Amino acid sequence: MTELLTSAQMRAIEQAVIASGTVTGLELMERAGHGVVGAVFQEWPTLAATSHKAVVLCGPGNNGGDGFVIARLLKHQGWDVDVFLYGDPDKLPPDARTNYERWCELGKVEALTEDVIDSYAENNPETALAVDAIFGTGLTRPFFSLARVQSKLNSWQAGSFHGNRPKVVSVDIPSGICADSGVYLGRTGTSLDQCVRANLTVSFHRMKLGHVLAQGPIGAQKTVVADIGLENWSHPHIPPNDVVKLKTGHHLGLAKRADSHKFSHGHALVLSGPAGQTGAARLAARGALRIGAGVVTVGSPKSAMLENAMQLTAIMLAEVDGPQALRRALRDARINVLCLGPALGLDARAAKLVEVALGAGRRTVLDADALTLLSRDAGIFAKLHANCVLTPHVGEFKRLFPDIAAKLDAPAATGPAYSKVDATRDAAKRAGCTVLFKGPDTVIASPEGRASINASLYVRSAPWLATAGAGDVLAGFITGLMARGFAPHDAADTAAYLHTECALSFGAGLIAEDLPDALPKVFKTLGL
Ligand SMILES: NC(=O)C1=CN([C@@H]2O[C@H](COP(=O)(O)OP(=O)(O)OC[C@H]3O[C@@H](n4cnc5c(N)ncnc54)[C@H](O)[C@@H]3O)[C@@H](O)[C@H]2O)[C@@H](O)CC1
Ligand SMILES: [K+]
Repeated sequence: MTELLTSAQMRAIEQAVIASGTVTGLELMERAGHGVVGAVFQEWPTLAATSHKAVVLCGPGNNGGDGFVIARLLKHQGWDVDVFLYGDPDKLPPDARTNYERWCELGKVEALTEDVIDSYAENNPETALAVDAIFGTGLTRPFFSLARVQSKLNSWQAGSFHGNRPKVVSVDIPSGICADSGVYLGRTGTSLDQCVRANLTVSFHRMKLGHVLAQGPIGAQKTVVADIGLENWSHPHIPPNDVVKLKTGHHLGLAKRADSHKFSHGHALVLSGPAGQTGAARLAARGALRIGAGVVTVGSPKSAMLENAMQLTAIMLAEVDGPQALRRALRDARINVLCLGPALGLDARAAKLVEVALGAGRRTVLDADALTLLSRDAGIFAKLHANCVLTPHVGEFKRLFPDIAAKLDAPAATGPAYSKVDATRDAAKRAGCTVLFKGPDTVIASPEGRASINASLYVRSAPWLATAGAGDVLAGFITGLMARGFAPHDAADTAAYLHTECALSFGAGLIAEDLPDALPKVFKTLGL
């Protein structure tokens, strides 16, 4: 796990450190500038080898201040550096102003206007590096007045001017992206042309939420984090649940004890749909078994018994034809987790099964059809309890929480914009259980406000996961981990992490069946 901060949390950390007297804001800015230059040279060693030409675009706040430091450092290394400022130098905050003045001893500063990049790119084809230091975590509103600057910077990076393609490095976060939500302020949809798209983004101390949510990763392309010496000051006065965690492969708690037996790892019951609709439940069941549940049973309607029996071996099969049969099956107290949804059906029988399952109060994963049934019947929705996990994709989320989804989709006029983390937290609070909101930026939230993210982004980008049945396997992974004793939130975020790892391990050509079978290799990589 690592932490993802909001702008307010980052500011609180910086202010606490500065107030402690151990470091000044100016020193932090200097470290930030060094961090960016170091990251640039590490990313592109040829830029470190000899001096080149750079253009630094500075904004009106401390992000711009970082830009002036970067300009100075490059100049000291012999680079030819041009600097532009958006805003009034007299209104720069004190540390940025100091670095502006230091730069002015070395070179000039021109005004950054709409047309600047156009003519600059035409006249300076040899520019190797463009530094985007216009806005960072302080962006609070859209800046349409710079829209052309952004789009020209992108065309230049794409080679539109004499084929020259400078590397673009964004300081902290690509200008225009809200650091708390990853949303391009003032814009909706996929109109990203007018927003800075970097080759490299260098953030400080920790990634911000905006680096992994919504359009943030598209703008950032690759995010690295520079250490600016705040390590021992993680989050003073910030309640732990307010800090969103990014799931990593550390401390997953997946090892099994040598003295355990199969029932130490729980018994999961996965309910199957009717004949002709049984594959999804079997995918979930296989996921649950592979991830380590001791026993997994598929509960099948009578009509589908033969169909299921022909395709199950290690997974057990029991006839669970309807709600009465489910009640009977649940007399077995060893069944500690239920999974309902994958191709369960949307008829009255399926609705009744969901109702009975929820009434049992056991750990329960509700996916796919079960989510649709929940969205149709407020009475069933009201039966959700703290041991449940809901796993909606965006369409299911819209059906379950239409008002929350509308708020998330609305164009953001001011920052911090309402984020997917906010939406998932609100949904979890309303449902009274853990919600896993799928996507490349999968957000997991629980009613008490705890939130984590599994990012299938950057080097963990897993486009082959968008395949039929992958969601059923994820539901099975969560089910299996809950059978093993993982609490709902831990089961959901660990399962999401492993799901991505399985896709990455298998690679191109992945289909849902491959996901559970990729687990042994992934476990081995994790040292199990
Ligand atoms: N505070 C510190 O000690 C440090 C800050 N650092 C840098 O400082 C950045 C944050 O600085 P700031 O809080 O000054 O924020 P920014 O530099 O992101 O700039 C925000 C400034 O622009 C204004 N603004 C916001 N939206 C605007 C818009 N659409 N049009 C015009 N003006 C707009 C704001 O009122 C504010 O003055 C970080 O991203 C990071 O790059 C780093 O130097 C590390 C240390
Ligand atoms: K920036």
